[in-house]
Amino acid sequence: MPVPILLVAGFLGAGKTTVVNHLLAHAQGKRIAAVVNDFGAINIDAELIAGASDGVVSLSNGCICCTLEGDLLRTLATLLRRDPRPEFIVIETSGIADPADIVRNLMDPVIWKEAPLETVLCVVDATQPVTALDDALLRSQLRAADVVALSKVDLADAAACAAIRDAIRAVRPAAVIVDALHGEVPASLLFPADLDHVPAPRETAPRRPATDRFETLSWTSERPVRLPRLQQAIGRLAPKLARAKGLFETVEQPGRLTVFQLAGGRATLAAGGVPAPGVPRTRLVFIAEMGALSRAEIDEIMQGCVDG
Ligand SMILES: Nc1nc2c(ncn2[C@@H]2O[C@H](COP(=O)(O)OP(=O)(O)OP(=O)(O)O)[C@@H](O)[C@H]2O)c(=O)[nH]1
Repeated sequence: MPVPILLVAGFLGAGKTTVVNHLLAHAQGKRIAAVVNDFGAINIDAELIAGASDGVVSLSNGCICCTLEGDLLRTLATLLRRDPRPEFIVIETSGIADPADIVRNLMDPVIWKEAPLETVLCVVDATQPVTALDDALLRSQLRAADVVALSKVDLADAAACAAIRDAIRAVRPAAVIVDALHGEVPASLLFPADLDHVPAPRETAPRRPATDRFETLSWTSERPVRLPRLQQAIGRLAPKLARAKGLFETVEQPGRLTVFQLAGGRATLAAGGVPAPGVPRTRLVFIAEMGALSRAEIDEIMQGCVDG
């Protein structure tokens, strides 16, 4: 029985992990394996994904649309050898991935026979200005999509949501567009009802030249951070960041992790689990346009969060 693949794409911080988590939390007993790719050295997403009944495989330190494309195919082959086999595979791309390149790789005849690509879902942040869709990468992500999930509709007014829906339709008229409040996308749009159904191969566009537009800088520490200082540090770094996320322990709340997210200029903190042995207590990933931020600047600003 072929194992359908769902490919989840979307720009940095759009809400991909939130959609994947919602899907896994409502899997209704289906065996779903998740493959997640953060292009930085630390794969925070894998930790933020809960409830994958068939496990989470994390691919980090590269992008599965380019440097890690061989790793993706090998990972899929390994998943397909599992006994019992997963019933579905969800692949969450990094926010800088061009899904067209991944689609081309997934059409590898061996993988396609066993695990055909069923749906490409693109998550789009409803709070960003319509002009964000002029970006070549976002347009490429949209052009590959069968379904577009509009995230963060709770944070945007109706007129802004309508404008962004129109802009999405202009780029990708064939896609089904749905609102995805806190990641809620109907599973019926993503997975086939008939498991014998084999999707048709897709048209693939030629590979675009790779451009190193973003870089990730990680910062880890064995020591807990002081929360007010961390908030100040994030305030200093935020104007230069395209995205940041991570987990940390605070001096104020020892033994508990806090999840930090900075996406679309909004910073949030949420309760995480407990620190795992052998893993640094503070792990933060900063993503910025190339050259916008230096290692020395991060080290200097972040060190102040744990000192004295
Ligand atoms: N208010 C609100 N916040 C949301 C919604 N969807 C996602 N978020 C928040 O947006 C932030 C980024 O969401 P993620 O799901 O981590 O985004 P992502 O696309 O996986 O991010 P990267 O993998 O780093 O590119 C998190 O703080 C989420 O809680 C939503 O519908 N409403």
